[in-house]
Amino acid sequence: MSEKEVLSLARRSATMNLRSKMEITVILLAFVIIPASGVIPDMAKTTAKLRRLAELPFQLTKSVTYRDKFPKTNKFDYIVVGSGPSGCVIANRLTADDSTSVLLIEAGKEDNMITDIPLLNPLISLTGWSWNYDTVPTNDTCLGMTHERCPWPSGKGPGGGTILNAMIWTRGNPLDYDRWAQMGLAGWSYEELLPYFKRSENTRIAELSGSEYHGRGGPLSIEYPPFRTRLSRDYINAGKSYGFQEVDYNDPRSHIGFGKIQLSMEDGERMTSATAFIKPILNRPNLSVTMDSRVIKILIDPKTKAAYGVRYVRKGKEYDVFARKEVIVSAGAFGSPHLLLLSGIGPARHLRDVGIRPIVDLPVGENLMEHQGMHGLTFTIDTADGILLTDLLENIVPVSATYVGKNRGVLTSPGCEVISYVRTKYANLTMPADTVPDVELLFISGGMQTDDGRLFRKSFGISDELYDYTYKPHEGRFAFSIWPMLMYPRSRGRVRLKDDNPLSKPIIDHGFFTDPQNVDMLTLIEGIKIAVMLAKTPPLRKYGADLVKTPFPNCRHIQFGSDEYWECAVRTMSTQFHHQSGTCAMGSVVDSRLRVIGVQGLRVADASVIPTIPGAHIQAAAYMIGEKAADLIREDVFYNNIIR
Ligand SMILES: Cc1cc2nc3c(=O)[nH]c(=O)nc-3n(C[C@H](O)[C@H](O)[C@H](O)COP(=O)(O)OP(=O)(O)OC[C@H]3O[C@@H](n4cnc5c(N)ncnc54)[C@H](O)[C@@H]3O)c2cc1C
Repeated sequence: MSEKEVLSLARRSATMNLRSKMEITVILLAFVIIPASGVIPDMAKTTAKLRRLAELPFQLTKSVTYRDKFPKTNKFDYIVVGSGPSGCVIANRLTADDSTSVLLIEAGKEDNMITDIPLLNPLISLTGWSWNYDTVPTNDTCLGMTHERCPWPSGKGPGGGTILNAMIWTRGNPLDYDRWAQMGLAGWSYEELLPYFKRSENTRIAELSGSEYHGRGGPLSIEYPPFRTRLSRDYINAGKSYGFQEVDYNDPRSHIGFGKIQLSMEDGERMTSATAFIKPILNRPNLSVTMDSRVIKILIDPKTKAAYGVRYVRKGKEYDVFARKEVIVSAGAFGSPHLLLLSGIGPARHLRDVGIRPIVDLPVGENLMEHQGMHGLTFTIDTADGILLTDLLENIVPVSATYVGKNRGVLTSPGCEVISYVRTKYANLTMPADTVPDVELLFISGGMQTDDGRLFRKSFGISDELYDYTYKPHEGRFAFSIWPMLMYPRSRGRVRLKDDNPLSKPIIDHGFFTDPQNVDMLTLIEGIKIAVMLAKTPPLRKYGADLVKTPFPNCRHIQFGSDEYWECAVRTMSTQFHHQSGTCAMGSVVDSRLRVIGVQGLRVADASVIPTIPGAHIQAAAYMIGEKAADLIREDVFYNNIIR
């Protein structure tokens, strides 16, 4: 961006209010200075100093502050740990009764207007708003990642994962939840859960206004993004040329097909669970909130096995706070098992191994589930379509002005524009009903190299060797990507403690492609082949769509495009969709009312309680779990009062 353009923007901003001017300043910093200087942290090398520098622009503006909500007492009816979708919903619903007091504790720091810009989602996941986990090396997966470790971002701050996620709003198939009910989990069938899904939603999509499958009037806005490339329309047309319909994939009658992306956003800006559920109720005197506060232990009486509070650390100081009724752990599928294990709830042998006295022996941390995928399918095109970083930077002034002034334009895009659901030849092995897809294909209006290797590659942890060999030669070209996602993985991983230090990161063993029948790998390869076929249809061929055929360096000895090559590609660029779930599963760690088995006064409510992963991006389920948990808690209070 030239000096002249910066001055022109500054002149124009003189007529705007202070908030808008600050936004523009920060956008310039975020888009021009940080990317141009290459300061964005590299997962492996970044020092704390560099990370602080990269986050500096983000500190400049604050849209909400929770400072005034800091607890003035140390006793509450309920303590909720974690402000992800589930935790925020619970805190909101419980404090609707003004006689009920709740303390919401969150380890991350406050968000701001920059975290709300949809297109910046890969950047946010490289900052301190993510826990920045990674996986243990396995020798046969994540081979193209730095140190053969797949990065695993996880949200940290008001909104949890919704502070940095791609906002994709999908629910999955009714059978996903009916399976839960068939496992004996009373109250968890699709029919029983649909009202909870709808309760959170305020669907603002005109063409869905008549649908009984979408909620209206809830706190969370669901929209189509205002910006879409013409490529996305032709991707839907590519699907049609194979006989797929354009569908509303959240309508269970039309799950298979191609649909425009539905997002948790309001008027082109990210809407986090905290924006939707906590910000509007900050004036409730019965709600206390503490940010930047990390819970390190659940306080449990070892004799009665009753939870009575938690210990948290804030700015180096420890605080004990007490729950008159319950502690509710909503710290996410990594945070919740981590905290339970630290508190003596988990596999007894593992706890003893790390020096923790077991209180209850439960399979906490087992059953880690994730939708595996492969993000390497980049298709270059001959036309100026899609999102190219250099193009964006050249137009930063109008782009920023359109976002700031009108909430429109490319910054309102999360990058993903269409979701498509297909059924491979292996689907019968997993989901016999022919109405259920087994692979999701995400259409992305950019390629691995369209940001010149500045963001995507870093957020996916791709090694310099792989990027430089395969993608760098294609820099400067417009492109799109299709990302296949395995919807019903059979493989399972686990989360364990590294040691008894509550501040150590947990050990994450992803377990990808460990299912003995190899169905996960076979299915994903079929998904890749379908994606490649779609790009050859006339609607996409007219852009000159051409799959990047430079092989991954470690796969170059294999014939490109063969099944063997795709297996090598999957093992090299083993990517996931950050849908970690199942680590405190219903039926084994918690009961169907989300109470931790064998402990009184303690529930877990978040994505960790999911027993089998739905064929959906997980946030909608996490909101639903929050809604359901709030009802279960209130019902149990009511019931206990009656029998007393
Ligand atoms: C990069 C990324 C992209 C994603 N994209 C999508 C998408 O497009 N669509 C979709 O549906 N899903 C997406 N997801 C997943 C989705 O955001 C999560 O499934 C969802 O947020 C899970 O909600 P949760 O309530 O279980 O927990 P989380 O959202 O993980 O929230 C847990 C909260 O607890 C806090 N916490 C943890 N430990 C402690 C502790 N000891 N003390 C205090 N606080 C603690 C964390 O900081 C966090 O704020 C994405 C996730 C990521 C990371």
